[in-house]
Order: sequence, then structure tokens, then C-alpha cells
Amino acid sequence: MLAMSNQNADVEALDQRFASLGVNGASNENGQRGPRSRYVPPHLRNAGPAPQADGERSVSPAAPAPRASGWGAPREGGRGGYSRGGDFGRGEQNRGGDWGNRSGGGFGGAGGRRDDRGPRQYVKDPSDEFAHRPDVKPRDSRLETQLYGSQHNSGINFEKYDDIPVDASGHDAPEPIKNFDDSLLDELAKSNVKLAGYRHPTPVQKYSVAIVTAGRDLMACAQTGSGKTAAFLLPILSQNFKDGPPDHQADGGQRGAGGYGRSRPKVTPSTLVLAPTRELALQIYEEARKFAYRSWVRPCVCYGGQPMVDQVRDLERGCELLVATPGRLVDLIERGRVSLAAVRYLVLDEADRMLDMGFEPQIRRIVEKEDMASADERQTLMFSATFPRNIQMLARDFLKDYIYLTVGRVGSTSENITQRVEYVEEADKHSVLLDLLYADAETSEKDNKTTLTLVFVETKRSADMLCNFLLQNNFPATSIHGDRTQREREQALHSFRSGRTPVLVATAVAARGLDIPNVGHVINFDLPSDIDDYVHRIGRTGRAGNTGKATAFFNLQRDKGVVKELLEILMEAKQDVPEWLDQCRREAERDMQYRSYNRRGGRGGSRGASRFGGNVDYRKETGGFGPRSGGFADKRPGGRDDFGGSHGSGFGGYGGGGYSSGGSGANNWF
Ligand SMILES: Nc1ncnc2c1ncn2[C@@H]1O[C@H](COP(=O)(O)OP(=O)(O)OP(=O)(O)O)[C@@H](O)[C@H]1O
Repeated sequence: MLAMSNQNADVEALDQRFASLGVNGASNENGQRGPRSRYVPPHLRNAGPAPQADGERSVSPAAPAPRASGWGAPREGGRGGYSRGGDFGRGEQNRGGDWGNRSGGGFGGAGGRRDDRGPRQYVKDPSDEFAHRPDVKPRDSRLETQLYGSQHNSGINFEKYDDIPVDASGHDAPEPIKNFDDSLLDELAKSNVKLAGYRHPTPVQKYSVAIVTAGRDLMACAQTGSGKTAAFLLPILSQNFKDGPPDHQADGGQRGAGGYGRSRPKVTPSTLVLAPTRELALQIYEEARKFAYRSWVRPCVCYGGQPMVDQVRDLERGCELLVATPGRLVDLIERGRVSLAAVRYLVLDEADRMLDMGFEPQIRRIVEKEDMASADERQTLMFSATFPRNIQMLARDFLKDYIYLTVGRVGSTSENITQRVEYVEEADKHSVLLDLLYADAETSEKDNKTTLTLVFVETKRSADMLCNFLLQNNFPATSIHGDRTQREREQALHSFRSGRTPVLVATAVAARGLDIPNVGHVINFDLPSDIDDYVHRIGRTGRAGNTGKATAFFNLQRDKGVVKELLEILMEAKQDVPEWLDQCRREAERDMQYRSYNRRGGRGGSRGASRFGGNVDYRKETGGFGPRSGGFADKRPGGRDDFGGSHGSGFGGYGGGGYSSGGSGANNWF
């Protein structure tokens, strides 16, 4: 089946045009039969009508006529008449043969291939399981290889995820799904899950699919590497597939590529995913492409460091799901290129990280001050590794009646990672690192498998210096940090991912979210001063049920500030705790007490009690946060405003909470 359609693809640039359905006998909402106009997704409006293929429905009379160039489709092609629900009226799928994806895996819009050769024809294989679904494009083996080809399988410990304790609080929390097949996910979503190699849902996915499908908001804290990305993408895309393309407003809703009209229309995505870093945004975008395969949903990604013009051009080809970093999105909004009026699903991934990076003003502006629908009219999902006070405030302001989900202990590490702490004085770090890397290289050779090693340092300068040192010692290494250009960062990641340079020296910029298969070892050459960063850093290994190891260089001089929390983490994850580390903790505590005594009322001690305080749903504990600006205090009887009134306008006035955020947008240290 696949081979056949590919053959056709080679011979005549395979394509399928299908009709707008809702015609030829379909009933409309009033039960009347007859032709109706149909929605044509903006990025599909350039192509002409297709000849009727076997097993295909007829072409919609409303389909735009073919044009010599792929640009400038008639605007009215996208207007009105779209019928939600059912399998009808989902519009045609032809977009100049490019399938809504960039060619060659180009990122950031720059790689977008503009196919001006006119319309192509897709012919759907009648034996295709989705032959009856006009909203589903035919298979494309080339694209499948590109999207799923390098799929790495889940590891031997994948089933162990089921042992992780999960807590879902909030009223009427939906039951989690048991598996993908029996879930309420749309069939296309299920099919794409299989292609992605996912056999069983992870705990966060089991809950998230149920929660999103039930139309509820979600605040989730789950361990690193436990599949949070699919946990939000899958149910959202599935809902998109079930609902069909949105009926874009006539007042300048998103349309196809430019070339018409004087003022260029705004792009109006229905799903917005905000992520803290460019790399993470890219990664989410790549995952979205996997799960949106064969559908009308066209994901796009926008982040700083890439020419705006390329990204805008790409957006104008159609964008239903936008993944963006907050700063770049604000730019696009200011330039009038993006409107958030159509957003029905809002996701804040790594929310705590975004706040740490100083993005709160931009995030609040995007969510509260632009044209986005209110919390009551959209579904909002927030993911965060920790649940400090500033994140609770955001949850209170952005979410409505949400389910609070914790998977594992908030801030804990996966037991799939074997953690070791070595006492290493500053002067010895280089030689100990070489020893470890030699050992890794030997293991790789013995196992005949490239194992990648990620080395974290604290500053950009030391990243460069350490990388040079490794190169001088004949270790193929590269580096990633905030002073490198976006291109250099992407090249470094690519080179690391492919195993060409199996050692990557990184600052915290690579600590979160990055999902690189085969990272077998994470070395904290410099321990971070914030222990949550440690958790994220080592979470780059031991992902998706795979095992990994993490080594931290520790010395009392430099790292006494994190020793207590480091010990807690090791014990929590049932790791061996060296006796000397406990001694160091005692020494550090004595030292702190002494200092605080001398300073009279100095802070003393580290950040309060235990770091594992985040599993608590604060609404339960405190009776709620009081009214949100949207007003749902009535749903929370007994609520009181623990945090002092409205937070609608001011940024950053929360008094810091118990969480070290730094809060400045400068990020100079990474
Ligand atoms: N159900 C599943 N079956 C198999 N593999 C999965 C499944 N869910 C996710 N994965 C894979 O597990 C890896 C980690 O997933 P993901 O990046 O979404 O984790 P995460 O929870 O977002 O991690 P982090 O907290 O580090 O950002 C990815 O390679 C993903 O493809």
C-alpha cells in the first residue's frame, strides 16, 4: 500500500485532493442535505481542484481554481461554511506537495521549500485505513522516514514508569486512560502514536490524554524524560482532528501565503505552545510534526536568533499550531503578524524555567493583554518541574478549575539514572574528566554503540575553554551556550546527536527539555548552584525507560550550598550516598550556622525545609488563592487570597517566594 502510493508520488508528484465533503449528500447541522461551502486551510489554498480518484470523493465546487503559481489563492477559498463535527467539510489537503512540512528538516522557517510548480495530485490508496477520511492525507514514505526514521525505542525500564506514584487533584478528575488503543484519541492520532514507536502511554500521558479530552485544564509536574511533550501534543492534536479545521474569522483570519491584498493578514493559530529556549521550541515542533502527520494541522516554530522574515514567510503558509519562545512571539505580535484571537489551546511548557529566565512580563502580556480568549474560553495546560509560588500564581491566573497532576515526587530524579558524586578539587577536575571520558569511549567501543556524554559547566567562558581542552586532548567535542549563534548551537546539537562529536560541553542552556537519544552519561563538571538545575541536567539521560549515569564533581569549597539538597535527591532516588558527603553536609551546616550567628539574623541554612514540597495542591492546603481576575472564586469555597490581591497588572511583585529564580532576563551566566 505504501509502496504503491510512493511510486505514484515519484511519477506524478503524488497528492491527493479531496473534496470538501459535506457535499454530495452529507447532512448539515439542520439535517438538510445539499452542497455547502467548505473550509480550506490557509496553507492548502494554492492548489487547484483534483481529478476524482478511485475511492475519493468529488472535488468541492468551492475549491479554488488552480493557478500557474502556487501563490495567491483566492481569499474566499477559506471562508465560511465549514461544518464542525463528523467527518465532513474538513477541507482539502493539498499544499503544493509539501505536506505542510519543511523539506530536508530545515528549521525556523528558513528551510521551507516553496513549491511554485503548481498543484499536485494526491491519490489515496483505497486500502488505506483512512481512505474514508477526507481530512487525512495519503501516506508518504519519504516523510515517514524523515519524521520517524531515527526513532529510538523506549528502554528496558519503560514499564517501571507504572510504579511511579501519581496524584491527580481537583474536582471530578477524569480517570486515566489505560492504553492508547482504547482511549478516546482520534484514530489518526492513534496511528501516528504507533508510527512514533509509542506502545504504552507513560503515566503523565495516561492522565493528560484523559484530562484534555474531557476539556479540563491541567497543571502538571512530572519527572524529566517521562513524555510530557506527547502528553500535551497528542490530546490537543487529537481534539483538532476530531473538530476539524477552525472556521477562521472573515476579518483577517490566517490565510495562505502572501501575494494578495495590500495589508498582510495575521496568522491565527488555534494552538499556542510557549517554551523557554529555542532548542526546546524546535524539539516540540519536531514532535508536533510527528503527531500531526497526514493531518491538516500545520505546526510552525518561531524563536529568536533566526531571521524574522523567514519565520513570517513560513507562518504565512499556514499555521494551526505555533510553538514559540515568548520574546519572539511578542515581536511577531507587535509587528502585527500574529493574532492570538483563535487560540483555543494554550500550553506553557517548562513554565518554571520561563519564569527563571525573566519571561513573566512577556508571558503575562501574551496571555492577558493581547487578544487571546479568556481562560474560560480556552483550554490551558501548564507543565513545570517544580511548583514554586510564582508558578502557583501563574496557574491561578491562567487556568480555570484545573486538575493538578504530580507524577513522582516533584523535583525528584528518575531511578533509571545511576548517580555518583566524586570529591574533586578544582585543580583536578580536568584530569578526572579525561579519565571518565576515556572510560566512556572504551565502553562505547566494547558495546559497539556510540554513547554520548554531556558535560555541564557553569559559565559560557568555561564551556569554550573546556571544549578547547578536550579537542587538544583529541576528544571530539563541541559546545553549546548562549554566546554562540543560533546556527552554531544547532550545528553543535546536530553534531552531538549524530555522534560525530560524542562529547558536548554545555551551560544550563542545554539543561532542560532537550531530548537526545543515546546520552549515556551526564557529567556535572561544575555543580549548579540551584539543585533543580541539577535534576534537569541529569534528566538528559535515563529517558523513556532507558538507563543512564550521572557523575557530579563536588568540592566543599565550591558546592556547600547544594550539599543538603543533593543528599536528599540521592536518597530519594535510592542511590548510594558516600559517607564523606554526609560529613560535608554537617560541615556545611555548621559553617552556615556560624555565619548566620555572626551576621545576627543572617539568612542561615538553605532554602527552607525540604525541597520536595511541591506535591501539594495548594488549593487544598490553603483553601485556594482567592479570586482570579476572570472570577472563579465561587468554585472554591472558603478561598482566601493568600498572596495578596490581584496580580493582573504588576509583574514580579511576589516577593520571591522560596525559590531562587534570579528573575532577570539577562541570562548572562549561560
Ligand atoms: N509513550 C511513550 N513510549 C515510548 N517513548 C516515549 C513515550 N513518550 C515519550 N517517549 C519518548 O521519551 C522521550 C522523552 O520524552 P519528552 O522529551 O517528552 O520528555 P519530558 O518529560 O518532556 O522530559 P523533560 O522533562 O526532560 O523535558 C522522547 O524521546 C519521547 O519520544
